[in-house]
Amino acid sequence: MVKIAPSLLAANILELKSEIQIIEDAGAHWLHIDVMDGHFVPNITFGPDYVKAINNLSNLTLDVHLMIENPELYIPKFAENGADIITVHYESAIHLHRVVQMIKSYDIKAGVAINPATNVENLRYILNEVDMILIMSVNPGFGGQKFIKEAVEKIKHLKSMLPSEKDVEIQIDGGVNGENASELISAGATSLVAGSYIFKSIDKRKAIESLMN
Ligand SMILES: O=C(CO)[C@H](O)[C@H](O)COP(=O)(O)O
Ligand SMILES: [Co+2]
Repeated sequence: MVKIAPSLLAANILELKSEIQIIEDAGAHWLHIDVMDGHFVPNITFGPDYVKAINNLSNLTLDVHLMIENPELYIPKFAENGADIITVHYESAIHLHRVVQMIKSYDIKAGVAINPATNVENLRYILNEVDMILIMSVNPGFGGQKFIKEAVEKIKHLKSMLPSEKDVEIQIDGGVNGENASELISAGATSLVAGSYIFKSIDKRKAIESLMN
């Protein structure tokens, strides 16, 4: 079953509690939290305290997408504050293997994300260690951007590389909507992140359902 992960980046920050309640009632599986530091990406968003507050509010899986430099400095705090999955960028972790081991040492799931121009082949020697690969289908930093269609080929390529004996989630993030969801799932995506498509919809429940179907 595909996991729908609404990105809180697009939620109304002043109505966060009711926004989360609505998507939880609508059957969303994970909450995607985009952490940006103003260095790795040209935007600044949430920190560990935000994750702690959301953790007190919801029982959904907290899927934390770190778009930050030196992720090893902040992983402990995000893990202690309730992250269930921490994803770091291939492009920001110099010692990626060590960083993945660090995430797993907190007994939570570890993901690795790649930017649109990064080749999935670069992930070959980390696949045995990770629980999830996140394929970015926009340049990281902002919600509401247009889907980059080459991501579909990248999902297929990644799927062909996955070890058969290990379950690795393939997550797609950026510009996901009711029109491209089925193609993404057919290609092999097992988790869809969607921000604007869900939170800017008049009927958020319907938007979530259209992603699942
Ligand atoms: O990681 C992200 C941006 O860097 C967001 O998760 C992503 O952009 C989701 O927003 P939208 O669905 O509006 O594209
Ligand atoms: Co994201």
